[in-house]
Amino acid sequence: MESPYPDGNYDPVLDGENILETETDILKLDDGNFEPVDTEITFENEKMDPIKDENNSAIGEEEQDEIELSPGGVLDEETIARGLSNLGRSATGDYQVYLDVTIPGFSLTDIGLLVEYEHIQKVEIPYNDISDLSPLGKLKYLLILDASHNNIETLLDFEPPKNLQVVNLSYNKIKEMKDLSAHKSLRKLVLDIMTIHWTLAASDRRYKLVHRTLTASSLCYRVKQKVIDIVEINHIKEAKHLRDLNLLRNPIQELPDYRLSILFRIRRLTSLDRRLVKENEKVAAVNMFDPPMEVVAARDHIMHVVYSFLQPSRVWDSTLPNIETPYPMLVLVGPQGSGKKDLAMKLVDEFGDYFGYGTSHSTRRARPDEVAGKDYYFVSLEKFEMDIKMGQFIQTYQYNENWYGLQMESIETVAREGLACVVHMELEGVLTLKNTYLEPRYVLILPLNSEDHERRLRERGIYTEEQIARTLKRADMYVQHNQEHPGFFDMMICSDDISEAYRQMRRLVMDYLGVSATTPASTAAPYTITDTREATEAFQTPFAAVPGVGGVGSVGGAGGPALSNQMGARTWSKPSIPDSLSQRGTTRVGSGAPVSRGIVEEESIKRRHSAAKDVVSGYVPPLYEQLLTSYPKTAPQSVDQQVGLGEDAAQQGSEPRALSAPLGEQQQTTVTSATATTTRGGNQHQTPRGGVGASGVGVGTSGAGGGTRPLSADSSSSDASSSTNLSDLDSATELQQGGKGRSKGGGAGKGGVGPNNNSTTNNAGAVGGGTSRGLLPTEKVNPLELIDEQGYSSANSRSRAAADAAHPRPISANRPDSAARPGSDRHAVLPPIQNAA
Ligand SMILES: Nc1ncnc2c1ncn2[C@@H]1O[C@H](COP(=O)(O)OP(=O)(O)OP(=O)(O)O)[C@@H](O)[C@H]1O
Repeated sequence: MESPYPDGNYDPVLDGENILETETDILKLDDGNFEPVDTEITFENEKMDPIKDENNSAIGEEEQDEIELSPGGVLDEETIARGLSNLGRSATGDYQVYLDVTIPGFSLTDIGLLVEYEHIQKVEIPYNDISDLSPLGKLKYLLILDASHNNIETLLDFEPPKNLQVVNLSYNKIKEMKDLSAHKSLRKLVLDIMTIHWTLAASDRRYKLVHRTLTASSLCYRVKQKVIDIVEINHIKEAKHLRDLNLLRNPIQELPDYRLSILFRIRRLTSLDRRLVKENEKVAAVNMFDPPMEVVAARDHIMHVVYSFLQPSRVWDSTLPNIETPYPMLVLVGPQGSGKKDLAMKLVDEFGDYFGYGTSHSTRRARPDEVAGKDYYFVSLEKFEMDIKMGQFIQTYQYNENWYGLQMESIETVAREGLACVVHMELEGVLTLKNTYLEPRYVLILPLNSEDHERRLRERGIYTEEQIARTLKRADMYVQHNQEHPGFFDMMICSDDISEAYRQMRRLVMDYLGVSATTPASTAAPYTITDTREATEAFQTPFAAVPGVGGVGSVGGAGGPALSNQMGARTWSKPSIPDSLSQRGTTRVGSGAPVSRGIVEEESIKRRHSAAKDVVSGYVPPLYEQLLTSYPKTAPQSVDQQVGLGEDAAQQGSEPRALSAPLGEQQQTTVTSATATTTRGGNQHQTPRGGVGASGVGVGTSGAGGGTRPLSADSSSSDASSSTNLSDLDSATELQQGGKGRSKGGGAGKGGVGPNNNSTTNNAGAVGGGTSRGLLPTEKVNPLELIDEQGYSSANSRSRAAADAAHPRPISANRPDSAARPGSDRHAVLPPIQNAA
């Protein structure tokens, strides 16, 4: 290569673009403000002293010109001596040394001698024939290197000097990019090609890197050449100071989610493809490729809400919460093998009059000892997916390759019996559940000792090593989550002994129910249960002959202090039940002591009587009634409010709280135009169609109505009933396939009367707009589609539907009591069921 500086007088100014800037603090001596020190200058190496160097002083200028410098391309001392400049202190501060060396255009091939000048901080050796830079690895104080216009084939192929910050390797023969992570201080790498004569075949030229510095602290690349695969980005992602990356006109741009992929891999970028990187893009990138649990749960929730919108009207009235009392539900949370399932089963066995087991669905195979329909509803993946699309689930979660999910129907089945529901699940399931209107109590069940936990898992003999390791890791995750989210769980039971764990939970539940073996009104201890037998006896019921109707052993210990949970966030306090109510369900245990029945039991008894009468009279409910199950509005009070007829409650003397009733006046007004009324056995059943503003359920149902077909206000009950699952599935499918539903069904639908009309319209419209492709959990949702108002493309309205679902408007904006109970400020809270009386 012909050097423009044949005489060796390298002039960086002439070198235009290749000027290396010295904008580092470390190079302050270079800034012209250097003041000579008034001390004797000592040179570490005499050769470095141009005055004492006899060779130098002895040789006159003419003579010097005659000397052949660096013969054969091997760098010699004379050449180095001529190239030294910038007198300063060594990095250690001990010596005065020359800090820079500039040796351009000497056809150098061997720069080995440089190792002897270890204090050099800046090396400029452009326009030579150097292919080996390894000696530079010995220059531990090297800050700046210009080795442009040489024969270097491998990028930075030398031991990384710790502080090397700026490198110019333009006009070399570098073929490949490589991992630069070892060069930790590198902040500027110049790899200009410009008019360089690339001798490589085009196919070999995977990278031609051109550099333009945008900011002093950035290392940036402009890649001109073909970068096809995202993995190639891994080569550059380790560059610590990389801030600006330009991959414009690369085929990689065609990859799906290209921009987010890059931003996820190189999170330090401030600019990509000449566009500044925004914060929300970074968040979206993480949410797409490594979403936090909360995001996964939110998506899960969105999906189920959207699919439930597409289904015909269905009022889950047994689980509708009262204003102050959500449907009572207990969720046992914990890692696999913590015993939560056994605890749930045991609880249901013992307190069958209070609790029913909410059976989840699972795609895993049933084990020999498991009963289908009891342990799980074991279903195929196809069925599971179909149920998702039918809007049946309220949450789903994939664990160890299998899918698990809780259907609303499972909870409702228990609720219809007048029972509180017990379920167990992993943490992720809880995160989804927390997005719903249900407000269960969450009990964390944790193994105390990880060795015992591991042993238990192994003893089961059904888990692989990998699964065991994962479960143990997740146990730690539970601990961490508990620590980082105080109040997330209502209670924690930590034990390796299942009997002990059950004992603890039993005590907790008894308090929850307001029932105890004795009623220590004045004692400080919350319970006097000493052994389980004692408590069990207390629960024996005189109504054992009445199927499913349990008696309550003794009066709730209202005088005893409630058992506060370990997190201190909520208490399992006993309720105050009005006096009149307390009288209503009072009965007697064998001993003759007055006891009471809970409201839940009362309702359960009523329903059973009614059902029994129906059976006896041969009454078979019509199809629509089965579909639109609308039982008397029981909405059982939280169990912590149903019993506990202690002194406190008696003293209240207030009216019974609204329990179960047909819709009250206010609600009737709001649902009039969208309500089909059927009568059965003297009970008036309100079967709201197309959206019930008052109940809030209509938000979902009206979405379905709007999207699938118009349900006129005066739809007869039979008309409403003919809206079978299948026909609606067809409609829903249409919607999913292209949003025909909007025109067919009239967009916003007919429902949504009442205060939530707007939200109904929005939701319906969004859903009607079409979920252009399925929203199954296996699919990834690009979160950016959800924020189209931020200026990102949002081609399909699925995102809008999802966004609407993600941020549901309050069901009743004008409800004055929207913050009446915990959680109501976070979730849309359903209005109360009015008292029948
Ligand atoms: N609907 C659900 N959502 C989320 N997780 C669930 C759900 N149903 C069950 N799980 C949890 O999934 C995990 C795997 O369930 P599986 O029944 O296979 O567990 P297991 O091996 O029997 O262990 P365990 O005794 O802890 O239940 C369990 O921790 C279980 O609690």
